[in-house]
Amino acid sequence: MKQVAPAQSRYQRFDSIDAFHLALTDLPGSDHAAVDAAARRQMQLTKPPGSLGRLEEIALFLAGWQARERPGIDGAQAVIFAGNHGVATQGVSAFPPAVTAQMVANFAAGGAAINALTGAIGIPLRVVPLHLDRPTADFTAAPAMEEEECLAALNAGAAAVEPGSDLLLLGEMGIANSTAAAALCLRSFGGAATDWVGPGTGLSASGVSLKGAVIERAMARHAEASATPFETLRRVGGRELAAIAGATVAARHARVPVLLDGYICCAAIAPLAVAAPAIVDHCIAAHCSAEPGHRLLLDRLGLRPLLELDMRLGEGSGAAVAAAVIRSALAAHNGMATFAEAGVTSGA
Ligand SMILES: Cc1cc2ncn([C@H]3O[C@H](COP(=O)(O)O)[C@@H](O)[C@H]3O)c2cc1C
Ligand SMILES: O=C(O)c1cccnc1
Repeated sequence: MKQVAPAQSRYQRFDSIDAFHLALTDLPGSDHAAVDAAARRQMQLTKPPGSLGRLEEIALFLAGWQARERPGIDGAQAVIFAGNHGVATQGVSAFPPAVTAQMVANFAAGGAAINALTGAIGIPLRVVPLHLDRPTADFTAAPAMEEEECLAALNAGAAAVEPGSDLLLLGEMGIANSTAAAALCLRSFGGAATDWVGPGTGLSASGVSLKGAVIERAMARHAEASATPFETLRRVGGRELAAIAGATVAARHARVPVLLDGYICCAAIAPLAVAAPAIVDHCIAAHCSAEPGHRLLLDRLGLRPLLELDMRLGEGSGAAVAAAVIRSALAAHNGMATFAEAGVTSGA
């Protein structure tokens, strides 16, 4: 078996906006030899070929990104980025912005869903709060972030990627960020505001209509601006969303596979995917959330979700549940006997 040293990435930090965009034009691929070796192994395991369905695909996917025939997730990491949003003042969330910091305290105390779910599968959790005392600007009136702030958020994401990690679970916390997510999707993929807005933490139907009007105003405010990935994240995103984007790009260059959580997490990479559709190649969509725009977003990203459990929480919760499925996929791939080992007759 090939031993891989942790891949040090020259994109562990983006020195400039141009460096970030350059990183998107220069995306490495996975290791085909390792995928082929894993595929040959799958064919020899004591089961009809293909009978473990997507579990087999997962094993091959991880073999490619980890560059080894028998991949593992004993070195997985989960990271939640947290940020606050000026657009919350528009009344677009069922909860007040103070909840973001309160939940960060809850993560630290071990009391949130993500603590229970990562605890259940033994994946360490790190929480990265990004200036919670300084919400972004209300993007219906101004860009959410200054250029330096957005670059710093991208870099906070990139810095959280441990190069030796064998799977990165991404999650977010930020009251009103389902509005920023919808704005990112609308600006990235177009369509109608109503395609992308939903209840988030539990808005009523009239609250969802208001949210749609808010993101339409944001589109009008930023209509003349350039539509690069950086500008979209800066204008209608938020710090935790830019951090997820930065982490996803840095992970790619370190060849760390990424497990994306729900609608909000996936929306953070929408602006990247418009410029560089191959950005999703090292990503698995953990689940399809109940937030209505998620199915359309996954379709636009070209990702097929692993699970569909009507979850609509965020925090990386869907990623943590999906990691348990990935663990099962690898248990079968690495632990089963071959036909020769077990003395079982293989098929024609
Ligand atoms: C107690 C609580 C825990 C959460 N954990 C994640 N979210 C989720 O809800 C927020 C997005 O929804 P909206 O845009 O409607 O504010 C994000 O913080 C997301 O992670 C939570 C929300 C609440 C209230
Ligand atoms: O799917 C998500 O990411 C989501 C949905 C609702 C609220 N928070 C997160």
